[in-house]
Amino acid sequence: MNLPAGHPAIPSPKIGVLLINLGTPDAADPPAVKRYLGEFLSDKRVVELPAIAWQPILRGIILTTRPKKSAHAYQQVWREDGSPLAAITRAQSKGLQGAFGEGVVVDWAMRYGRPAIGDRIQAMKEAGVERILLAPLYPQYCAATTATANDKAFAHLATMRWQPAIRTLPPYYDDPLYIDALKTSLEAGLAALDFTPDAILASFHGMPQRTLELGDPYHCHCRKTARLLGEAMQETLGGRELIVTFQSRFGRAKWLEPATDTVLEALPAKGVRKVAILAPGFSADCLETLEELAIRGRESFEGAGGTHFAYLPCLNDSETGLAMLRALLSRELQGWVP
Ligand SMILES: C=CC1=C(C)c2cc3[nH]c(cc4nc(cc5[nH]c(cc1n2)c(C)c5CCC(=O)O)C(CCC(=O)O)=C4C)c(C)c3C=C
Ligand SMILES: [Fe+2]
Ligand SMILES: [Fe+2]
Repeated sequence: MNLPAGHPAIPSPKIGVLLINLGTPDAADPPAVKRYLGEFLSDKRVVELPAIAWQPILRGIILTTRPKKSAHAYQQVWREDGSPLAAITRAQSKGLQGAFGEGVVVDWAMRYGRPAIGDRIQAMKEAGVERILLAPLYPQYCAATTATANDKAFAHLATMRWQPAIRTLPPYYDDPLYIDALKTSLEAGLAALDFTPDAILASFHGMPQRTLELGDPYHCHCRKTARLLGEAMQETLGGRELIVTFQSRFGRAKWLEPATDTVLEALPAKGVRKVAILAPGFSADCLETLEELAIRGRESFEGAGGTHFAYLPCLNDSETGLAMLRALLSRELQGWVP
């Protein structure tokens, strides 16, 4: 194309898929964790309290005490290539590169910390991307996760003169593609164990009970995922229950129950001494699964008399996980991609 002198370059139009997850510190040390928690816990979608009441508590108490404790927890799970959440999301993005045909670029971003959503949208635009599928990788919708990721993307779009067109990945908590992937992964995980669990726990990240009362569908989405997975796994379960629990309680308010740690501590007394636990609400392993479940969960269970404990990994960038993402995302790209 011949452009008049001084006209900005016009690259050939491309499509972008932006995988988004929650965010994680840049390093497993207290200053990096403090920066991350400061951004995360200042999000009004996450802590729904008036800033005038919350910010003094956050700055005066939480950010002076929690970073040291959390940094220690991050150190237990940190990998050579960084935070597990970031490393796995990066691997998912790499694993999907080229999966949707020529002209479709795949990238990843974090809601808090780096790579920032706005920066990645801007980079896509500069590379000639005119249509973006935003993919917050949360199977169950929650305003504190899905909505805030999309909000952040739209806040960046608000600064752009020439915006790309946007689609967002809907929650997929009841999608047969997701339930099948969980089933395949759970069956393989169970088959590889050297014991037969008496019970299987599905632990979802919790949220305040009040959020449910205000109309957030997250709790119902978690329950439905577990019901569908239980139905799909009927044969393997053979009468054993798939127990649903909620983890990672934060703050003093009442959170969704039953709490994962309370259940793990109570099971041995009920005759359940062998458990396997999975975290179907996390698309990538992270602090909350690798430290809270696989390390501290095991300690709680064994401390209460449990004899066998297994944590089964998330879908991550496994073949099963990537095949599911490829299928879910291809569906959302219909009409954009031939
Ligand atoms: C998967 C869904 C998630 C929901 C729902 C969720 C809600 C939620 N979380 C907090 C507070 C914290 N969460 C933290 C870590 C964390 N949370 C999720 C996912 C969900 N959170 C992930 C994937 C992670 C791991 C990040 C990582 O770096 O690996 C933390 C930070 C860690 C710590 O200091 O313990 C806090 C704090 C609230 C208040 C909330 C509900 C509204
Ligand atoms: Fe969280
Ligand atoms: Fe519900």
